[in-house]
Amino acid sequence: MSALHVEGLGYSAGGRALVTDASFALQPGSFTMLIGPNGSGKTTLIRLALGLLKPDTGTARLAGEDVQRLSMRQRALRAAYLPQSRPLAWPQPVIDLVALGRFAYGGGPGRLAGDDAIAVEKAVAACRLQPLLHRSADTLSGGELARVHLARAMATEAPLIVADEPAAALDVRYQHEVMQLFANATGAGRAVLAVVHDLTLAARYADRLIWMSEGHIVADGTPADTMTAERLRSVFVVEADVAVGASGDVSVEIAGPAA
Ligand SMILES: Nc1ncnc2c1ncn2[C@@H]1O[C@H](COP(=O)(O)OP(=O)(O)OP(=O)(O)O)[C@@H](O)[C@H]1O
Repeated sequence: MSALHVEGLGYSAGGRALVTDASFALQPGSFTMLIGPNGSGKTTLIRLALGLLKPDTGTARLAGEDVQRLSMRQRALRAAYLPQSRPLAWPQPVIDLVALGRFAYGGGPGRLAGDDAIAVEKAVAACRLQPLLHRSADTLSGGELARVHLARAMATEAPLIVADEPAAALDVRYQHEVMQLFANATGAGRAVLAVVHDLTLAARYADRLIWMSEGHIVADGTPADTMTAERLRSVFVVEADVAVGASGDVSVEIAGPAA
């Protein structure tokens, strides 16, 4: 069964269509990246897919269930969401923020035992948060805080992780670590959908790219099949050199804006 299946999603606001007729399905074990220019509708599509916005048309199903019919807890058991804007920086210890990932199971800050404790411990180790565990979250750097939110999402152990620009605040080492973390999660059978702006990371780590432009899905396939100089020109208005190696690995170098 698909971890997420959206069909014909459409949504308008402010007198214009932000997402039009979007359909795709995510299978367990797949690492999919949603890419497209600023304002092309990626966050809106994700929010529709997770039931955080009500679509004008179409349906979204999480593990087979219509997302609009699920309670918050039922949704949290099926999908972990790492939003783009993460203003949460209360004067709260890091460990408590990560523990929030367990609320759907009845766990949480000060209530970590059994499976909840194990899941939090694993997420803390994977995101290298041990030295920060007892720091107050409002004293962290942007990148440190981003890793805390990532650990909260990982601690849910939900079969689907949806992350909106998870690497945006991270230095180059942690960008790769986060991508590797997601790749490991998919290796363990979870599905990951991540919005990513860095096309080098996208080409390197994604199994599949869903390309958005002006609210439409304009391409959907492997990096080797979809990452072409022509598509980069039409979607991002840049000139690029793209090379596909014998094993299907893709390297992309952006030369600059297209004329
Ligand atoms: N409630 C709303 N009313 C009017 N316009 C909206 C509303 N929500 C989003 N938009 C607009 O819809 C477009 C798509 O927004 P969205 O956040 O989905 O884009 P995005 O692809 O995620 O962009 P970015 O890469 O910049 O994060 C933008 O032009 C945004 O200003």
